[in-house]
Amino acid sequence: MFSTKFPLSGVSRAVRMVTTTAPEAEMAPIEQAKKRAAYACGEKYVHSGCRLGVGSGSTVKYLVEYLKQGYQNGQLKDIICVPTSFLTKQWLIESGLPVSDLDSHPELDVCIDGADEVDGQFTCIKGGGACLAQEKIVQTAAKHFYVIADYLKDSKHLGDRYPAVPIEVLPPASQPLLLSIPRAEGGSCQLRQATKKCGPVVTDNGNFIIDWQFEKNVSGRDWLAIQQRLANTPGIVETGLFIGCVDAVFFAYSDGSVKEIVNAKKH
Ligand SMILES: O=C[C@H](O)[C@H](O)[C@H](O)COP(=O)(O)O
Repeated sequence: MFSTKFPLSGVSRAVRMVTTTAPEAEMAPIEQAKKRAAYACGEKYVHSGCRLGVGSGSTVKYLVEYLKQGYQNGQLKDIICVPTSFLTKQWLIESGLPVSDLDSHPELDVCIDGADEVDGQFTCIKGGGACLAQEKIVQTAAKHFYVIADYLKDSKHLGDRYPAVPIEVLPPASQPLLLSIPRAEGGSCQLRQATKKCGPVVTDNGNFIIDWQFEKNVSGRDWLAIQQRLANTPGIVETGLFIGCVDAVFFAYSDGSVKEIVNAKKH
Protein backbone atom coordinates (compact mmCIF):
# COMPACT_ATOMS: atom_id res chain seq x y z
CA MET A 1 0.00 0.00 0.00
CA PHE A 2 1.37 3.44 -0.79
CA SER A 3 0.12 6.95 -0.53
CA THR A 4 0.81 9.99 -2.66
CA LYS A 5 -0.59 13.46 -2.52
CA PHE A 6 -0.93 15.71 -5.49
CA PRO A 7 -3.00 18.74 -6.34
CA LEU A 8 -5.53 18.44 -9.15
CA SER A 9 -7.20 21.71 -10.07
CA GLY A 10 -6.91 22.89 -6.48
CA VAL A 11 -8.19 19.62 -5.04
CA SER A 12 -5.86 17.68 -2.81
CA ARG A 13 -6.16 13.94 -3.33
CA ALA A 14 -4.35 11.12 -1.66
CA VAL A 15 -4.30 7.94 -3.73
CA ARG A 16 -3.93 4.63 -1.89
CA MET A 17 -3.77 1.19 -3.40
CA VAL A 18 -5.97 -1.02 -1.26
CA THR A 19 -6.38 -4.74 -0.94
CA THR A 20 -9.63 -6.59 -0.43
CA THR A 21 -10.70 -10.06 0.56
CA ALA A 22 -13.63 -9.98 -1.91
CA PRO A 23 -14.03 -13.62 -2.96
CA GLU A 24 -13.13 -14.35 -6.54
CA ALA A 25 -16.01 -15.61 -8.62
CA GLU A 26 -16.86 -16.24 -12.25
CA MET A 27 -18.37 -12.93 -13.24
CA ALA A 28 -17.93 -10.19 -15.79
CA PRO A 29 -15.00 -7.83 -15.10
CA ILE A 30 -17.36 -4.94 -14.43
CA GLU A 31 -19.24 -6.94 -11.80
CA GLN A 32 -15.97 -8.06 -10.24
CA ALA A 33 -14.89 -4.41 -10.07
CA LYS A 34 -18.13 -3.37 -8.36
CA LYS A 35 -17.70 -6.17 -5.85
CA ARG A 36 -14.07 -5.31 -5.10
CA ALA A 37 -14.89 -1.64 -4.57
CA ALA A 38 -17.75 -2.50 -2.23
CA TYR A 39 -15.79 -5.02 -0.19
CA ALA A 40 -12.70 -2.82 0.06
CA CYS A 41 -14.74 0.08 1.38
CA GLY A 42 -16.73 -2.12 3.77
CA GLU A 43 -13.58 -3.72 5.15
CA LYS A 44 -12.06 -0.34 5.86
CA TYR A 45 -14.97 1.75 7.09
CA VAL A 46 -17.69 -0.52 8.51
CA HIS A 47 -17.07 -1.72 12.06
CA SER A 48 -19.11 -3.28 14.82
CA GLY A 49 -21.51 -0.77 16.32
CA CYS A 50 -21.54 1.28 13.11
CA ARG A 51 -24.66 3.24 12.22
CA LEU A 52 -24.51 2.94 8.47
CA GLY A 53 -26.35 4.63 5.62
CA VAL A 54 -26.66 2.12 2.79
CA GLY A 55 -26.94 3.60 -0.70
CA SER A 56 -28.68 2.25 -3.78
CA GLY A 57 -27.77 0.56 -7.01
CA SER A 58 -25.96 -2.45 -8.40
CA THR A 59 -22.64 -1.69 -6.67
CA VAL A 60 -24.33 -1.32 -3.30
CA LYS A 61 -25.80 -4.78 -3.74
CA TYR A 62 -22.29 -6.13 -3.19
CA LEU A 63 -21.94 -4.00 -0.09
CA VAL A 64 -25.09 -5.61 1.28
CA GLU A 65 -23.55 -9.01 0.48
CA TYR A 66 -20.44 -8.01 2.42
CA LEU A 67 -22.50 -6.78 5.38
CA LYS A 68 -24.53 -9.98 5.43
CA GLN A 69 -21.40 -12.13 5.59
CA GLY A 70 -19.84 -10.02 8.33
CA TYR A 71 -23.03 -9.95 10.34
CA GLN A 72 -23.59 -13.68 10.04
CA ASN A 73 -20.03 -14.66 10.95
CA GLY A 74 -19.98 -12.28 13.92
CA GLN A 75 -17.30 -9.90 12.62
CA LEU A 76 -19.82 -7.06 12.35
CA LYS A 77 -21.83 -6.84 15.57
CA ASP A 78 -24.55 -4.35 16.49
CA ILE A 79 -24.61 -2.52 13.19
CA ILE A 80 -27.60 -0.41 12.19
CA CYS A 81 -28.44 -0.08 8.48
CA VAL A 82 -30.45 2.86 7.18
CA PRO A 83 -31.45 2.28 3.52
CA THR A 84 -31.74 4.97 0.87
CA SER A 85 -34.36 3.28 -1.28
CA PHE A 86 -37.16 0.73 -1.29
CA LEU A 87 -34.97 -1.83 -3.07
CA THR A 88 -32.05 -1.46 -0.70
CA LYS A 89 -34.43 -1.88 2.22
CA GLN A 90 -35.66 -5.14 0.69
CA TRP A 91 -32.09 -6.39 0.19
CA LEU A 92 -31.24 -5.59 3.81
CA ILE A 93 -34.35 -7.32 5.12
CA GLU A 94 -33.76 -10.39 2.94
CA SER A 95 -30.17 -10.50 4.24
CA GLY A 96 -31.33 -10.51 7.85
CA LEU A 97 -29.53 -7.25 8.60
CA PRO A 98 -30.82 -4.79 11.24
CA VAL A 99 -32.78 -2.12 9.36
CA SER A 100 -33.66 1.26 10.79
CA ASP A 101 -34.53 4.75 9.60
CA LEU A 102 -33.62 8.36 10.29
CA ASP A 103 -36.54 8.73 12.72
CA SER A 104 -34.85 6.26 15.05
CA HIS A 105 -31.26 7.08 14.06
CA PRO A 106 -31.06 10.68 12.84
CA GLU A 107 -27.25 10.67 13.05
CA LEU A 108 -25.14 8.10 11.23
CA ASP A 109 -21.44 7.32 11.37
CA VAL A 110 -20.93 6.46 7.74
CA CYS A 111 -22.83 6.40 4.46
CA ILE A 112 -21.61 4.26 1.56
CA ASP A 113 -23.14 4.62 -1.89
CA GLY A 114 -22.48 4.12 -5.56
CA ALA A 115 -22.37 6.84 -8.21
CA ASP A 116 -22.92 7.22 -11.92
CA GLU A 117 -19.87 9.44 -12.31
CA VAL A 118 -17.23 11.00 -10.03
CA ASP A 119 -15.04 13.78 -11.37
CA GLY A 120 -11.59 14.99 -10.38
CA GLN A 121 -13.07 17.37 -7.81
CA PHE A 122 -15.07 14.57 -6.09
CA THR A 123 -18.32 15.94 -7.53
CA CYS A 124 -20.72 13.09 -8.27
CA ILE A 125 -23.68 12.51 -10.51
CA LYS A 126 -26.16 10.14 -8.91
CA GLY A 127 -29.73 9.10 -9.60
CA GLY A 128 -29.28 6.86 -12.63
CA GLY A 129 -31.61 4.52 -10.78
CA ALA A 130 -33.92 7.36 -9.66
CA CYS A 131 -32.91 7.13 -5.98
CA LEU A 132 -31.18 10.46 -5.44
CA ALA A 133 -33.36 12.33 -2.90
CA GLN A 134 -33.34 9.77 -0.12
CA GLU A 135 -29.69 9.12 -0.87
CA LYS A 136 -28.81 12.76 -0.27
CA ILE A 137 -30.87 12.91 2.92
CA VAL A 138 -29.13 9.85 4.36
CA GLN A 139 -25.71 11.04 3.17
CA THR A 140 -26.25 14.38 4.89
CA ALA A 141 -27.10 12.60 8.16
CA ALA A 142 -23.77 10.74 8.11
CA LYS A 143 -20.43 11.99 9.43
CA HIS A 144 -18.53 10.40 6.55
CA PHE A 145 -19.48 9.59 2.97
CA TYR A 146 -17.70 7.01 0.85
CA VAL A 147 -18.39 6.24 -2.79
CA ILE A 148 -17.87 2.79 -4.31
CA ALA A 149 -17.54 2.58 -8.06
CA ASP A 150 -16.15 0.65 -10.99
CA TYR A 151 -13.67 2.10 -13.47
CA LEU A 152 -16.40 3.33 -15.84
CA LYS A 153 -17.41 6.03 -13.36
CA ASP A 154 -13.95 7.58 -12.98
CA SER A 155 -13.83 10.87 -14.89
CA LYS A 156 -11.98 14.14 -15.06
CA HIS A 157 -14.97 16.35 -15.88
CA LEU A 158 -18.64 15.63 -15.30
CA GLY A 159 -20.25 14.48 -18.52
CA ASP A 160 -17.20 12.51 -19.67
CA ARG A 161 -18.87 9.34 -18.43
CA TYR A 162 -22.54 10.06 -17.71
CA PRO A 163 -24.58 12.29 -20.00
CA ALA A 164 -27.09 13.97 -17.71
CA VAL A 165 -27.94 15.19 -14.23
CA PRO A 166 -31.05 13.42 -12.90
CA ILE A 167 -33.42 15.81 -11.13
CA GLU A 168 -36.34 14.66 -8.96
CA VAL A 169 -39.38 16.89 -9.45
CA LEU A 170 -42.92 17.14 -8.14
CA PRO A 171 -45.23 15.83 -10.90
CA PRO A 172 -47.29 19.05 -11.33
CA ALA A 173 -44.07 20.99 -11.95
CA SER A 174 -42.63 18.62 -14.55
CA GLN A 175 -43.91 20.25 -17.75
CA PRO A 176 -42.90 23.82 -16.82
CA LEU A 177 -39.51 22.55 -15.61
CA LEU A 178 -38.85 20.71 -18.88
CA LEU A 179 -38.93 24.16 -20.49
CA SER A 180 -37.43 26.35 -17.80
CA ILE A 181 -34.36 24.29 -16.88
CA PRO A 182 -32.82 24.36 -20.39
CA ARG A 183 -33.79 28.02 -20.73
CA ALA A 184 -31.88 28.86 -17.55
CA GLU A 185 -29.02 26.37 -17.73
CA GLY A 186 -28.69 25.38 -21.41
CA GLY A 187 -28.74 21.81 -22.69
CA SER A 188 -31.97 19.86 -22.94
CA CYS A 189 -34.32 17.98 -20.65
CA GLN A 190 -36.28 14.77 -20.87
CA LEU A 191 -38.88 13.27 -18.61
CA ARG A 192 -37.58 9.82 -17.78
CA GLN A 193 -39.94 7.16 -19.08
CA ALA A 194 -40.63 3.83 -17.43
CA THR A 195 -39.90 0.67 -19.40
CA LYS A 196 -42.56 -1.68 -18.05
CA LYS A 197 -45.21 0.90 -17.24
CA CYS A 198 -46.95 3.43 -19.46
CA GLY A 199 -45.69 6.89 -18.67
CA PRO A 200 -42.91 8.35 -16.56
CA VAL A 201 -40.70 6.73 -13.95
CA VAL A 202 -42.16 7.31 -10.49
CA THR A 203 -39.58 7.57 -7.71
CA ASP A 204 -39.80 5.95 -4.26
CA ASN A 205 -41.18 9.33 -3.14
CA GLY A 206 -43.95 9.47 -5.76
CA ASN A 207 -42.16 12.04 -7.92
CA PHE A 208 -40.85 12.19 -11.50
CA ILE A 209 -37.28 12.32 -12.81
CA ILE A 210 -36.10 14.89 -15.34
CA ASP A 211 -32.76 14.08 -16.96
CA TRP A 212 -30.99 17.33 -17.72
CA GLN A 213 -28.52 16.78 -20.55
CA PHE A 214 -26.11 19.60 -19.97
CA GLU A 215 -23.81 21.04 -22.60
CA LYS A 216 -20.40 19.45 -22.52
CA ASN A 217 -17.00 21.06 -22.85
CA VAL A 218 -18.07 24.20 -21.01
CA SER A 219 -14.92 25.28 -19.22
CA GLY A 220 -15.02 26.39 -15.60
CA ARG A 221 -18.60 25.34 -14.99
CA ASP A 222 -19.64 26.16 -11.42
CA TRP A 223 -21.54 23.05 -10.33
CA LEU A 224 -22.20 24.42 -6.87
CA ALA A 225 -23.90 27.51 -8.27
CA ILE A 226 -25.94 25.32 -10.63
CA GLN A 227 -26.97 23.08 -7.74
CA GLN A 228 -28.02 26.11 -5.70
CA ARG A 229 -30.07 27.56 -8.54
CA LEU A 230 -31.80 24.25 -9.23
CA ALA A 231 -32.46 23.57 -5.53
CA ASN A 232 -34.08 27.02 -5.27
CA THR A 233 -36.44 26.32 -8.16
CA PRO A 234 -40.05 25.57 -7.13
CA GLY A 235 -41.00 22.01 -7.95
CA ILE A 236 -37.47 20.63 -7.84
CA VAL A 237 -37.16 18.23 -4.92
CA GLU A 238 -33.46 17.41 -5.29
CA THR A 239 -30.76 16.95 -7.89
CA GLY A 240 -28.32 14.12 -8.44
CA LEU A 241 -25.35 16.44 -7.98
CA PHE A 242 -23.40 15.54 -4.84
CA ILE A 243 -20.88 18.29 -4.19
CA GLY A 244 -18.28 18.71 -1.46
CA CYS A 245 -19.46 15.75 0.58
CA VAL A 246 -17.25 12.84 -0.48
CA ASP A 247 -14.57 11.70 1.97
CA ALA A 248 -13.13 9.11 -0.39
CA VAL A 249 -13.92 7.12 -3.51
CA PHE A 250 -13.07 3.46 -3.94
CA PHE A 251 -12.49 2.87 -7.64
CA ALA A 252 -12.00 -0.71 -8.76
CA TYR A 253 -10.34 -1.40 -12.11
CA SER A 254 -10.48 -4.19 -14.67
CA ASP A 255 -6.96 -5.38 -13.76
CA GLY A 256 -8.22 -6.25 -10.26
CA SER A 257 -6.69 -3.25 -8.50
CA VAL A 258 -8.63 -0.99 -6.16
CA LYS A 259 -7.68 2.60 -5.38
CA GLU A 260 -8.97 4.66 -2.53
CA ILE A 261 -8.90 8.31 -3.61
CA VAL A 262 -9.08 10.35 -0.44
CA ASN A 263 -10.43 13.90 -0.48
CA ALA A 264 -7.75 15.62 1.56
CA LYS A 265 -9.98 18.68 1.97
CA LYS A 266 -12.21 16.62 4.26
CA HIS A 267 -9.37 15.23 6.39
O1 LIG B 1 -30.26 6.14 -8.42
C1 LIG B 1 -29.33 5.39 -8.22
C2 LIG B 1 -28.15 5.69 -7.40
O2 LIG B 1 -27.79 7.02 -7.36
C3 LIG B 1 -26.97 4.77 -7.66
O3 LIG B 1 -26.14 4.87 -6.57
C4 LIG B 1 -26.19 5.14 -8.92
O4 LIG B 1 -27.06 5.19 -10.02
C5 LIG B 1 -25.08 4.12 -9.21
O5 LIG B 1 -25.66 2.87 -9.43
P1 LIG B 1 -24.83 1.61 -9.92
O6 LIG B 1 -23.97 1.18 -8.77
O7 LIG B 1 -25.88 0.60 -10.27
O8 LIG B 1 -24.04 2.03 -11.11
